[in-house]
Amino acid sequence: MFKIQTLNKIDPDGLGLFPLDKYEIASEIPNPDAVVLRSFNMHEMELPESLKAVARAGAGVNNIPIDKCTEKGVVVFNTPGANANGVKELVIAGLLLASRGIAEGISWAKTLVGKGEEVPSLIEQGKKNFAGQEIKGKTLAVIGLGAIGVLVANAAHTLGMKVIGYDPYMSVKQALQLSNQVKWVKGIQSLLSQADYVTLNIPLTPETKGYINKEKFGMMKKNVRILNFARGGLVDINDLKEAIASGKVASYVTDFPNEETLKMDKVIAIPHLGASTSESETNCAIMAVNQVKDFLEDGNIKNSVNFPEAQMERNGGARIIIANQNIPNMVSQISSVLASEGLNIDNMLNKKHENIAYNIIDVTRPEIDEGIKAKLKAIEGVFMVRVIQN
Ligand SMILES: NC(=O)C1=CN([C@@H]2O[C@H](COP(=O)(O)OP(=O)(O)OC[C@H]3O[C@@H](n4cnc5c(N)ncnc54)[C@H](O)[C@@H]3O)[C@@H](O)[C@H]2O)C=CC1
Ligand SMILES: O=C(O)C(=O)COP(=O)(O)O
Repeated sequence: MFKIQTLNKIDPDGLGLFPLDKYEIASEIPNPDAVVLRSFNMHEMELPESLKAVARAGAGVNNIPIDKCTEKGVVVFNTPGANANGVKELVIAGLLLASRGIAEGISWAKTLVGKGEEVPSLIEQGKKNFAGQEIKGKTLAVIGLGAIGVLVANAAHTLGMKVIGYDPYMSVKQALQLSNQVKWVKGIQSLLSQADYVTLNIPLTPETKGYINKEKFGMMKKNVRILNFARGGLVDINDLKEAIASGKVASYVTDFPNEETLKMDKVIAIPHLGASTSESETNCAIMAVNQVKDFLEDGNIKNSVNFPEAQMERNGGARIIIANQNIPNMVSQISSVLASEGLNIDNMLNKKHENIAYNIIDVTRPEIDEGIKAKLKAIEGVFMVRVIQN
């Protein structure tokens, strides 16, 4: 039996893919083989020795201690693109919320409860306080042309906006999906200086923490409107406060409010709803569960953020999974151990990601004893060995 610990509520269409004759699933379970989660913060959590995989049903992995997982040979997965449409749709709503007095107007309209027949005329008198501008013809700067950024850029273009994008690391796949009407800008200064609206669609990492700060506000036009549906930590809140006070920023729409931003004028706070649609939740859960199953049952890796992609058809015999440091002479030491035990390699895959090498080795023997596993583990540089019997 594999044990799966869920740290958030995971969509049942996904969890239901774990067959109950092979998997036990619970929010509290001793010695889990894998953890499936959404935004739960794992940084303070002790990683159990039994843990082999962590699957983030979603995109952002800043809530997971990736380096600690890598050191322990724990494979971390996410579900690229699975919630991108859900976020794109909310970013488009964010563009409109930043442009018109919708949020403020709705709150004000509710205050008229009890005014009886006067309500319609009070509405007509009060609406002048909530007038706004249209997005058509305005310039939107998209920072991060990944799964979400590309969808936002293309959609904003069809709504009549001029769209410019910035992403020094854009993949070929994303580039092919980007409308040729979106202008790709090479420098951040040039991008920000043209923008009426800026949308952040990049991950939060140590490098991007406080990415939008005093210096970047200095590059922007007066009355810029900023959309942050990526992570709160990307914006320096003290610098934002100043930029709002000085009139530089006309509106800040965020899916990640905190105590400070909730108190600030011109801030529209949304309670992290970007991926909270039934479609996104289902897509993410299905993808996460399939990836975990494929890894636990066959050692295959797809969409890991710390291990290489590695997929190989089973041959019917036992499978040995080995993760080691990406240094010379590892494969020959591994094959020497197997040869010394009379094991013939039937098929083998060796893939690399940064300083990690990951091997899938199929042998013809259906079972492998613990002694061989121990010998493989004893090779210097090997940090994870698993044997998958039939
Ligand atoms: N509000 C919500 O519910 C959700 C928020 N997110 C957030 O949005 C982020 C992006 O999600 P996806 O588009 O799915 O991820 P993605 O990985 O497909 O795209 C991220 C893009 O950012 C680019 N990038 C990284 N650093 C950059 C930098 N310094 N400057 C410019 N570009 C940079 C990458 O090259 C990549 O193309 C996630 O990391 C997560 O934090 C994601 C899903 C839901
Ligand atoms: O996928 C992401 O990065 C998200 O922010 C979505 O988070 P959630 O799964 O809605 O808690």
